Amino acid sequence: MSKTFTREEVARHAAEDDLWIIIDSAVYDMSRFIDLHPGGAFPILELAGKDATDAFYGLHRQEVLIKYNRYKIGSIANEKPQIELREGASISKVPYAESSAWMGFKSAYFKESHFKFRIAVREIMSGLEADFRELEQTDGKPSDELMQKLGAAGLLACNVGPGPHLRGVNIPGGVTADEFDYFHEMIVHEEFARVVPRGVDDGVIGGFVISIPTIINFAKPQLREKIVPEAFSGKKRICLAITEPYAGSDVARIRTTAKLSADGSHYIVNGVKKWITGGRFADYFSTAVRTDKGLSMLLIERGDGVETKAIRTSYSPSAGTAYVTFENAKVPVENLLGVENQGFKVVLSNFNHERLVMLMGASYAGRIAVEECFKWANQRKVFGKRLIDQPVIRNKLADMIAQVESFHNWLENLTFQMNHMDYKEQAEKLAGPIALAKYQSTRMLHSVSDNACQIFGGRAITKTGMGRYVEMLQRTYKFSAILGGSEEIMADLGVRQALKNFPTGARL
Ligand code: HEM
Repeated sequence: MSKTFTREEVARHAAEDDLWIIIDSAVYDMSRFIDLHPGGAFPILELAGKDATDAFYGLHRQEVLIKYNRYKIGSIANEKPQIELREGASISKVPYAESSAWMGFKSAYFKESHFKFRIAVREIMSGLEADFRELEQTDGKPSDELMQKLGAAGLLACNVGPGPHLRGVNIPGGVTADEFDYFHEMIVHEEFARVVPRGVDDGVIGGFVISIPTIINFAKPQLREKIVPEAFSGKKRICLAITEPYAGSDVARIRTTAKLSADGSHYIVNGVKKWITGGRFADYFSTAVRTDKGLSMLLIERGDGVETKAIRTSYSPSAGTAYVTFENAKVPVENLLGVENQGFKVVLSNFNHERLVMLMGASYAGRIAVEECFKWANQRKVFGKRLIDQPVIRNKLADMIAQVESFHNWLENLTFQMNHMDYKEQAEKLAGPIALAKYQSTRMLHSVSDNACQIFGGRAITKTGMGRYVEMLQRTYKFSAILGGSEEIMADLGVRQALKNFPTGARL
């Protein structure tokens, strides 16, 4: 049993070389830590022998206490902690921190298997949180070990929607391939967003999610049977190489060429690609090229004639964003994806899913900001009151909650449509609404991030400590407003799609 002390006993340890403090009824001996304390000795000296709970929580996240638990020497007799130390995998009790089905509200969409699934995924992801965070600090290449852990847990395969590709996959929570639907996939992306910094997420799964469907749906069986298991197990990495320095979102202007060799056995590829997510780490590039009569897609393996260079972005080195050059790269004709000169079909085929994935991550990114701000506003005291006691802060929080909840409810509806439409109907009916939702997702994040920054003040631009999530969000959300179709193109596409069905006779 841990030792107990009275408050009077603690008060007697108030010297620099014998310094105890109380945080939420636990007693810490700071004597050896005071010179190491990142905040300096002064703030702790002021509280020597006293209760430092409010001061501590005004400046630190609770994970600091967990990390430095070794300085805890006991607790105050007959007192119980008032602050819940949240376990990594638990469901948050903070209002709006989870989607409504997890906050005790009725749901038309989520069933038992989704609840089991979330808990299982959250447990796996929480166990890897420290690895993901470390990646953000380094040059960002996810280790083979980390990728293979995700693969073994079934989490890579679960990132690309329901379908026959899930047969034989060990899906978390005992969910079967037949049960798995787009709401399970939503949960995966939410749980990634919860613990994986945005840039790291792109380096780990971003390139994979947008490229592996081109193999699943368009590779010849022999190629598919080799590449898909390698990618699902995390042994090999794959990315999508479409954008070029001069082409941007305008896929029709791609200049990378693929010329068939005289013996017809391979293509010779020449050209450059820019902003290729995960390209720096990739073994395979699902690549858009110009063939003699149009656009084609080729799977190109890293090797002679393929070079990648890091592009320094403001949002994160760990996204593996690359400039890729192909110089007389030899690609076997068997690596053609789909039909020659009909590559547009391959490129377009995954747009709805790719954008849906971005919406799922964005929705949850906004939700985490709500949780961070709610907690911070509750524990931070300024001008003698909590931040939350200021009407202006409550107003900002209200704006954030309303934006996140309304967006998420639209997303649940779209996800439901995905579950109940075949591919053809999805393509016909959902391209417009998903494009508009993508536009809205980053407008929502723009506003949520702006409010969160104002609530967190200077901490919103500090990479460590209290505001680290809000700092990461404001540094990264803009990326989602550009990638996968810029806001402007998405908004325009949404309205043009709607116009196609505009009744000719409609008048005011
Ligand atoms: C168990 C006791 C404590 C531990 C383990 C601890 C540890 C830490 C750590 C790790 C940081 C750096 C956090 C960051 O990255 O921003 C920090 C910062 C700081 N700490 Fe502590 N601390 C403790 C108690 C206290 C107390 C009682 C005070 C008194 C007010 C205090 C005042 C500060 C200040 C002023 C900073 C700088 C915060 C900032 O830059 O915003 N600490 N502390």
